[in-house]
Amino acid sequence: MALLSIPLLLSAVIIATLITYVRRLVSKDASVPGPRLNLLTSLPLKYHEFRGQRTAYVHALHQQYGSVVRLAPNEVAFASLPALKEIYMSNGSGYDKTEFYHLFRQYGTPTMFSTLDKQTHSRRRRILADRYANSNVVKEEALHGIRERATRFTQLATSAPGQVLDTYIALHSYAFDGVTHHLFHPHGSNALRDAADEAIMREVSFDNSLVRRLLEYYNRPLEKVADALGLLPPQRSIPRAKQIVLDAVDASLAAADDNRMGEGDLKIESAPAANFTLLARMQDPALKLTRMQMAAECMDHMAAGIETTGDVLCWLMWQLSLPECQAMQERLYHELKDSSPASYDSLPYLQAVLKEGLRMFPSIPMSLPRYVPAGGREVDGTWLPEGTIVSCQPYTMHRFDETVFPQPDTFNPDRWLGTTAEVDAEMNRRFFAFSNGGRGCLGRHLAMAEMKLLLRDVYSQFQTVLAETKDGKPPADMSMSDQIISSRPKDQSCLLKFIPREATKEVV
Ligand code: HEM
Repeated sequence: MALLSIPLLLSAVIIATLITYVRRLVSKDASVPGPRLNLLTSLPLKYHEFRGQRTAYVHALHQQYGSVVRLAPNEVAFASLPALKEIYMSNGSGYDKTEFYHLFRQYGTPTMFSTLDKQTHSRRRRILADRYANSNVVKEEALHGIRERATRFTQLATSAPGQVLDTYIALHSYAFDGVTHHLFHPHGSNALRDAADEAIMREVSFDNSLVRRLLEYYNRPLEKVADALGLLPPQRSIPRAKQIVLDAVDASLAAADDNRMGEGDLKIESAPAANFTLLARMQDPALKLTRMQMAAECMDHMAAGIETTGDVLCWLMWQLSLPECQAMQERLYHELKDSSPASYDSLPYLQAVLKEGLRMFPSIPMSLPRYVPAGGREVDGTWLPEGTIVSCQPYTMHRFDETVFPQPDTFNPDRWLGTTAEVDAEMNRRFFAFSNGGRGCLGRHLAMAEMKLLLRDVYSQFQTVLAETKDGKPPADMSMSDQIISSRPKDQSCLLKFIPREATKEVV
């Protein structure tokens, strides 16, 4: 009986699979361009994701098939302006996020970033947005902390042996210190000077859980089996990072209670978070946020602020350090050397260099997945049923239309200068490094301020070049290694030599 039922079962599975395939082949959206196999299975996409090469795979498909391409039976990618507007900006914040974002819950608690539906998300965003408005970011107390950290970075470069600095590490420490300053000063980190705080940054940045987390998303039971068989790298474990956030929240909550009872003292460890910080905003009793909600939100923004800012700066400084970009450094130096720290936001060449860095090396280069809403939608002329996962990826948006971005793989800050207003507008509309619409990057003003202040301090005082290695090999592999949503330089190391400007005449 049992033997009879096995062939029966197998036949039933085969027939059901065939029916599914035939349905897909005759479905209304079957004509979306792309490899035929992708209409039947998501395996090719997953293969590239698990190897950390999703961005490059999707980009290659766009180059082969055009601005709309089938990634999987239920997933389609776009590389056009009308699609970007529809998916991310229609009705303010575009289509809803997919369950992929549940991977970003912190302490098991949902955050603004990991919230899927628009209503819940926009309530939280309305509360937090003013802390990231440019008017708050440029407040003296807020900016002072960032400037101080930029100075620490250049001091580190000056004191490094042979003035060769692992810029990847130092920039991630800078980003960590900068973002925690904005989240909960005076309880922010000091990773540029303190090895214990640097270890926290390393815990977050050297995470190696891509495969495990992808399995968790796609197939929880399989993850459990693979785990039991010892086939997976260790769980993502960031205990010290979690602790620094909880400590800050607890210290600030306790200080607020003491103040209410008239028992406040002036010690830093028991001071409330400064007014300009995110934590101070969340502590408003009217908002009724719990301790864990505050911690989860801070943890999320901390993670968002370390990798992104650190990686963009690292790629950009690497690029500028190449021999062919030395003339750009020279131009930057001449713009910066006589500028005041206050003018960091109004320097045209600095702006162009940074924008070009973000165009070529967006630290979140890959698809930002969203669901087609109920009833289905036509996206840039392609009709898709509800529940289809759609996306654009910054890496491709910044390269695909070569009439707007000629020679897209060439680093050329000048493309942002001296063009016509029309070309400028076309480039800006496609600029997607911070995403767009109501779910776009909340921290972009903070990130821009951090990056400009750092670049200003470095390139007004130093020339940077690639550090020489003993065997004459390139000092680091800077190719993209995709993680869950961000990408990082493969080697997670970037050795640059910092030559003080007064010494450059002898060295160059
Ligand atoms: C170069 C630096 C940065 C880049 C390229 C960047 C990029 C992005 C992108 C592309 C998104 C949208 C992601 C998606 O929809 O899946 C995003 C969202 C977000 N970013 Fe950034 N980011 C940067 C720095 C920061 C910093 C410094 C912070 C804050 C401390 C921050 C906080 C956030 C938050 C809270 C969201 C979620 C917004 C929401 O869901 O409404 N980011 N960022």
